[in-house]
Amino acid sequence: MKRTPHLLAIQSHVVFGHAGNSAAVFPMQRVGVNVWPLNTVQFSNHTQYGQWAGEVLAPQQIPALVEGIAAIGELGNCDAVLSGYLGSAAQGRAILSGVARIKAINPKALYLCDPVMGHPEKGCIVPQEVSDFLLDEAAAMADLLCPNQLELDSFAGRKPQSLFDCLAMAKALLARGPKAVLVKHLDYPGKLPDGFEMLLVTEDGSWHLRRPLLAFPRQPVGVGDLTSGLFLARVLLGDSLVAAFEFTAAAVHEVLLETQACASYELELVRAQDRIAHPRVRFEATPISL
Ligand SMILES: Nc1ncnc2c1ncn2[C@@H]1O[C@H](COP(=O)(O)OP(=O)(O)O)[C@@H](O)[C@H]1O
Ligand SMILES: Cc1ncc(COP(=O)(O)O)c(C=O)c1O
Ligand SMILES: [Mg+2]
Repeated sequence: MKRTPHLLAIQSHVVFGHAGNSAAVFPMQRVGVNVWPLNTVQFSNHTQYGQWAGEVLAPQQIPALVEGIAAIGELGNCDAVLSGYLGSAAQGRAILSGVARIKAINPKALYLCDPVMGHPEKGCIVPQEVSDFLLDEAAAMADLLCPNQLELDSFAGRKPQSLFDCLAMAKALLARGPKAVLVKHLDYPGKLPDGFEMLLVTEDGSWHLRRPLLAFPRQPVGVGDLTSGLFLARVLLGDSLVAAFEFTAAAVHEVLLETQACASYELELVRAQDRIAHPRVRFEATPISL
């Protein structure tokens, strides 16, 4: 029997609604991965409500929890680490030492970094030191990096002028260390208004994918976290990077269709669960080069 992969997921938890681990853990489990959730913050709700209650986890708790897993002899079973929303830069550094600790026991373990950054255009609230940490330190250790367009712009220090420019910006990130970069959301001058586009750049080639853009009165939150989580889960289950990319686009689209049908602001993950596991739609990734 094929072994079920294990994934340590280090990101936010919200009591109400879906963002961070609260958007990603259930879908990753639903597609067949054992998830070890380690919550960087516990907030009442995501920050785009403009107000929330709750606390940031003390950074020293991260190595303590990782050592706790080592002490029961299970750390070597960790196949991947995912990091997302961080409450402080110190937490980020604690995660990187956890990644190093896990890779020392299991050199095949993967690290996926979703560089969740604050941005005035987006409304997601993240301390500035966290954005700096992601730009300067985290990307270098990541095997897989999953920025959205605003985060890609921050890495490049500029906005793109075209699709090929986005490709060049994503390819430049490979030189910092990652084996693959998934741009979860493209925005560039001349982009067709009715499409939602993504990019996958690997050492072996690059692929572009387009799916329909759905209209929402308020953009749902947690879509990026769902995207990164499902992508990593499918890679761990044995998909190629391109197959995982196509699966993720389809499964996330299914969630958005259900969310739109329910006129819900929060993602309808429970209602969409069967279609997360078995999407009915399919979007093809097409090769693209400079
Ligand atoms: N097909 C779609 N139609 C409309 N909006 C979408 C679609 N897919 C994603 N979105 C929205 O686009 C925004 C960008 O998402 P993305 O860049 O993937 O990650 P993040 O959630 O990190 O910003 C999100 O607000 C998401 O809700
Ligand atoms: C607590 C928390 N976690 C994660 C996120 C990231 O969500 P997204 O997937 O939209 O980047 C947000 C965004 O506001 C948030 O408030
Ligand atoms: Mg995000």
